[in-house]
Amino acid sequence: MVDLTTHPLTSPSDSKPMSVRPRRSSSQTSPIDPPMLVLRSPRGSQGSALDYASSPTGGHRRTSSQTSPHDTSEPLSFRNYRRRTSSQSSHSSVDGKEPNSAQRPRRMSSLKDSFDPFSTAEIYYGPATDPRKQKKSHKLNRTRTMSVFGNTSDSKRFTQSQYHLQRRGSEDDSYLSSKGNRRFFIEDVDRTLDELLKSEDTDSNFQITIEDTGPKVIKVGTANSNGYKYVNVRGTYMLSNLLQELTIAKSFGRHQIILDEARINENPVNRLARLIATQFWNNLTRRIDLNNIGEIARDSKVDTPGAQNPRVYVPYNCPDQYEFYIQASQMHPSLKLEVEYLPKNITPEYVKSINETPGLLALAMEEHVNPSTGEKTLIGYPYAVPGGRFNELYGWDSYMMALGLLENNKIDVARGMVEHFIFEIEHYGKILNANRSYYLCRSQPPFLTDMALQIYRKTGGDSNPNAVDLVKRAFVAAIKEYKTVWTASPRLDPETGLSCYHPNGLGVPPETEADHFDSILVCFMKKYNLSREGFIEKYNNGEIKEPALDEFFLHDRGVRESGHDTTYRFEGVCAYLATIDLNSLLYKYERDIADVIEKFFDNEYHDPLDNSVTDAQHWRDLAEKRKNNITKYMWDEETGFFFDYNVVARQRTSYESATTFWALWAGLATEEQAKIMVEKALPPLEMLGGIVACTERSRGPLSIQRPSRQWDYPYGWAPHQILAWQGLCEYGYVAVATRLAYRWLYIMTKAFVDYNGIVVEKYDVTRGTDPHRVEAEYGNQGADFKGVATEGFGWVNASYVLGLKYMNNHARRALGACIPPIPFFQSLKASERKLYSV
Ligand SMILES: OC[C@H]1O[C@H](O[C@H]2O[C@H](CO)[C@@H](O)[C@H](O)[C@H]2O)[C@H](O)[C@@H](O)[C@@H]1O
Ligand SMILES: [Ca+2]
Repeated sequence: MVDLTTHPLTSPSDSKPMSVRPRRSSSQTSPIDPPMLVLRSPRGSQGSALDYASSPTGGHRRTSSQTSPHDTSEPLSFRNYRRRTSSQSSHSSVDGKEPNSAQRPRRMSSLKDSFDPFSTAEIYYGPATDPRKQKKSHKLNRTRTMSVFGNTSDSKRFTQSQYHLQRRGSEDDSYLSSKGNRRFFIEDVDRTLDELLKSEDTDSNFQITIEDTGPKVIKVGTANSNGYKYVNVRGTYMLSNLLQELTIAKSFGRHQIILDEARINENPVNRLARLIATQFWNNLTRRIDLNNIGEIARDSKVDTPGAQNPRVYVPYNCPDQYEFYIQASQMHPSLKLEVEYLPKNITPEYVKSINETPGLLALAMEEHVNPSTGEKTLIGYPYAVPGGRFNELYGWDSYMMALGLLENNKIDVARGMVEHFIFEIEHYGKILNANRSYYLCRSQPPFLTDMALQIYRKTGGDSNPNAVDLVKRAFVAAIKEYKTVWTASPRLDPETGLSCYHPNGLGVPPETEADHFDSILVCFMKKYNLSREGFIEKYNNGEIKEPALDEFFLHDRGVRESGHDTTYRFEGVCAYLATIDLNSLLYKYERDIADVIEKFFDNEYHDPLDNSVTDAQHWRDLAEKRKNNITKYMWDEETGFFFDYNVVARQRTSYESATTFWALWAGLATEEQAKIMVEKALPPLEMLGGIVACTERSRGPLSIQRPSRQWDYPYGWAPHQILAWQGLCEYGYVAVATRLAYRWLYIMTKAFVDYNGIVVEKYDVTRGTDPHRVEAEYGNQGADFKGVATEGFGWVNASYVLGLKYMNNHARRALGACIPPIPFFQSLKASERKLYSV
């Protein structure tokens, strides 16, 4: 039967972890808890503005040099005095009753209390909150012009005091004493942005990070005083949030804003989770229509002259889609959209022949009737792209994103991606690496069965006929994919019954960065006395024949199909490896197909493809056989790893990869194997920031000839974390999963706080500072933004949402305060340590 239970920690509708008691220790607070907050020294320090000093016993002390983000640089006693007197004189009456309106300072009443400080940017910066659009009677009556001034530290300000005094009133005491309703008035968004960057973005990258050496403080007018009085905004985190909010406000065309302080000193965990749920997914979502195809077809990866115009390739038997794209190109001639049919038989030769003229591949569309005109048109199902340079629908990224999307109730997008996969299997013969022409020959790690089941569960299961319909159609497609892609030649190894990543294809992959293959090609370039481009051209068109290179690129295509592009685990050998990754996923397919045939096909599946009739037992037998072969060929009890098996050399390999945990995710390991894995395989893979892609000893030494590869040590990837957490939970190791999740969320949060809200494709999980800095291959994706990160990175967004499900309130607060894993674990009471298995 289909297992309708979900994650052992939570039910689908319950986002709170079970069996973890929320608790707030006296030593841990959120970053918005002033007593525990410290201001980092601008440079040279290892962390963020929100940092703790750890006592040897793991407790956290505030040092004398540490201040709160609202610190006004006044002696504490003076500040307390002013707070006391100001609250007595203005904000509340002595007996605690609200003052009458005549006692209150003048306020912008129309904007006063109506907006949630954490509402979406569309609302927060929409017309309703625009001071310029308020009724005349509510318009501000201001006398000064600067919303920010004094771009210097307090230590320097007296040299400019004359200038400041002409332009701004005194520090706003009433602001400091008011609670819960603190707002800034930014009179000139553009100018404030300029001044903020000029003062604080000292390395001129349009981000405010711990590497900038500015004064780390600016003055901002308060809304209470209509901007006349000011307060200081301090520290990297708040200043960078100010930069982000101003950038967003500007993008909404706003010239003036009222900004809640709560929005820029929001607990980072809440802020990141909120941004993912309300902004990042939306910005990563695509839905093809007649007007946006130019933007959606855009591709920054290939730069040939033939790639200058956007282009769409349509399957030979989709005339409606062909018409649709022709209509789009005629409606927008300036786009120069080119539309081409694909041939019925898509061969490697054909795919190579269009490498210079790449294009987007058509995806599934539905009919849409305009309610007012009755006119019919097509519209694409929505899908999410990974982000950065990856502006198309990917295979396994989509599965990982779907998990996060479902958690954030973006069900249509997850469902749309299943529709696209069904379409891809039907029209392209496989779930593609991604929907670009140069990916036509290869697939990616298969997750369709689980993806469809997750959506089925989330959308009401049996009680929803559409959910049942989708799951049935998805499984028909998955069975075809299983038979024709994964267990057919050349991917199937008949001897072991196991499968390899072994796509066909020809030539050098055009989507990689220009110098990616230099370490391999340089000797051939010398041999033929050709430039890189010259050699690649002649090699690709067959004028130069180099069997050794053919062999290299056969494996390179396998590497890219594996999703692990690239790693020394696979280089020069991938197509011959029955990997633990792929065979775990196929075991899961077999189990899922058995369950679905039993439940939805009356235990009798008639396959039009080969006229076979199979029942659940048939698929369970296949799964059992695969499990036995995996154990026989891959399991190494001594090290606790499932290793890949080289089907040509007939040898088990010894490369220690994080994908060993996929055996747990798929449920194929025994309890005993799981125990050994946790004891032996996990320790060498567990780093500061979670699970690393492979061990350092397996990766081996690096050099100029042997550069760093992004799927190797010291990098950690979201899909590895997600599958390891889930796999460990399957076997009852919830506490170990929770510990690993804390680590991963810690580095994500730390980078987010220290580096202007950054969320990247992968992290260096060995680094406490700048873990987002990855120099391997095409570098990191998600880091290249000005002012504000708007999309994060797909599967990393998902990992944050999913990882938070393991965190109780105590852990969330610790994460919000960027408490590193070891001090956090050490600070736990003995009774709580078991929640993390420490
Ligand atoms: O362009 C170089 C390679 O980029 C892709 O691989 C990486 O990004 C993908 C999207 O996030 C991800 O699925 C993959 O695991 C990453 O290594 C692409 O998939 C490769 O085929 C491509 O050559
Ligand atoms: Ca900067």
